[in-house]
Amino acid sequence: MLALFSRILKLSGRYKGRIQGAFVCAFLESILAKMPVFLAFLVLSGFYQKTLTKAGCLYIGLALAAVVVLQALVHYLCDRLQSAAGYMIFADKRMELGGHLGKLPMGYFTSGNIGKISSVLGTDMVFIEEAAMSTLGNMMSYMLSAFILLVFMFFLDWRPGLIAAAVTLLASVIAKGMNKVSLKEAAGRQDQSEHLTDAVLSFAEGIGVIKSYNLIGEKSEELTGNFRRSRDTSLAFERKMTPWTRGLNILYAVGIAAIFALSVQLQLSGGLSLPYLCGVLLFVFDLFSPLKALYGEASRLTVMNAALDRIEAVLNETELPDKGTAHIPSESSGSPEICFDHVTFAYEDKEVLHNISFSMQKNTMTALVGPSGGGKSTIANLLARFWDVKSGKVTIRGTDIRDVPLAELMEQISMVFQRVYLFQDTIYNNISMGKPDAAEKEIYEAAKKARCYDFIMALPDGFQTVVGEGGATLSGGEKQRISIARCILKDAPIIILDEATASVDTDNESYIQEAINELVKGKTLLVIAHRLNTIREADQILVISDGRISEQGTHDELMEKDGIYRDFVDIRKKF
Ligand SMILES: Nc1ncnc2c1ncn2[C@@H]1O[C@H](COP(=O)(O)OP(=O)(O)OP(=O)(O)O)[C@@H](O)[C@H]1O
Repeated sequence: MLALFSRILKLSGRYKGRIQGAFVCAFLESILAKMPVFLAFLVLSGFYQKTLTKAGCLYIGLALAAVVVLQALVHYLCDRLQSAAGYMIFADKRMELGGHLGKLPMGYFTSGNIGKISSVLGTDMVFIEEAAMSTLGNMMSYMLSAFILLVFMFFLDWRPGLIAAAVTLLASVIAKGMNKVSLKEAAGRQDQSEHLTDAVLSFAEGIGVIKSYNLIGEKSEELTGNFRRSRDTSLAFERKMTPWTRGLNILYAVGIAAIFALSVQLQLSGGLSLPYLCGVLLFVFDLFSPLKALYGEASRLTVMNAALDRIEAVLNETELPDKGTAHIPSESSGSPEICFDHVTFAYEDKEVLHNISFSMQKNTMTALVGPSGGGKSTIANLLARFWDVKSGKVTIRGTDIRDVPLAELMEQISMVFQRVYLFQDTIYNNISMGKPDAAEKEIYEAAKKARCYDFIMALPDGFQTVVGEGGATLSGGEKQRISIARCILKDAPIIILDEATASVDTDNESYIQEAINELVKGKTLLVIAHRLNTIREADQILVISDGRISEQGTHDELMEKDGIYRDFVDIRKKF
């Protein structure tokens, strides 16, 4: 448990002082909570020895009043310090996690970690934020109360004190065993909870496909299966814990009975005076309640430990190194605008790009074409440093992109993906993300260039229309044009474009094409190309197949060869 305290303190960062303050309050509160019984013992003892005076009674009464007031005050302070600290720590932690996620390689998000991130943000952090601080405060107070009561029992008489100590020791041994079981079970429960989150997310994300293939029944069954497994693991957890909690309760009952019997026996044989017997009886029923409460919360500790493990695991994921201090020069001074220099890349162990070398001159267009799975998207992603190359290097104007701060690299590049993502925010804010300090006029201008101004103005709230859940429903082509307006506003010198393969309606396609033409004017363009018109216009075409550049040249040059490119064009001509 002490290890958990120190983990929480480590996590609490600049709020460490608050947490320590809360623990000191918990300590004071546990002492104050026992004071009334101690004062009662003083009264009894004075009464029995006939030493109790009126003034003494008055002082004890005043002390009792002071103790009650002080206890309420300390309790209030403890609560304030704890709960506020929980919320403050996790507000910071969420921001830290957000920043951290932004620096992880894309591979982290595509390897089944979405469920983990959701459960860290939605379950673990909320649990620790809301429960951990008060639980830890309570446990601290229970621990100290147990210790104070034990010391007081020894002060009254060492023999019942010894029984109390033996019970406390035995209880801690049982609690250790209980903890082990709970830890083992907690891991299984968490795995199941991650599976459940994954299943719910994948069901919600894939609902379109599920419906269109009439898989609702089958997929709902899978989801229900996950719900059932979650219920069963929780019930199994409770079942496995019950024998341990029963064992502890029996031990406390036997301990109380033994102390009771021994003290009465001692009093009858003259070994214990009456006020001390009363003292023992006053304390004995309360003696093990802090321990009971302490170990009652033990299962929460294991959940908390497991939650902290997961939060730390996500926070400890290796970020893409971002220590570079070099700057990309605004002019190339002889180097190509972009250069892939003997680049090799592997997703984990699977090498998918082998020794790729090519360069792109400023304001030219390079088209990547080739069979599916050849490596086109991977090349585009390496330029944006979504991953780092395994060997070789990618340079922009002669500077290795790994030597440049990520934020600066991102200023150089705009990406237009097939899958558009708009934030749940106004259209205005979605566009202005491209340049947060842009004037209103610039945003309207970008929207006009991206051929979306007219349809935005036709919406009831115009640019203030909220996109997404509960907001306006836009067509795929409209969303695409808004995302292009965002890129136009950003005005980065390099554009990576993943050309749409899915057919949008002809009207939309021509608008999108016009918007793209505006976007790429005077830019260096790397395009994953599917449309013959685009490919023909390219200054150079790279045919990527099996992770290699199998052909390279202009359309006319490549058509003269009897290779993959010519087949590729012939097939497209047929459609
Ligand atoms: N995140 C990933 N993790 C592991 N392997 C991946 C990942 N993304 C792509 N791959 C693999 O890398 C290889 C190249 O894929 P890539 O997406 O770059 O090809 P592509 O030419 O863009 O294909 P397409 O035209 O179908 O989009 C493929 O074998 C693919 O299975």
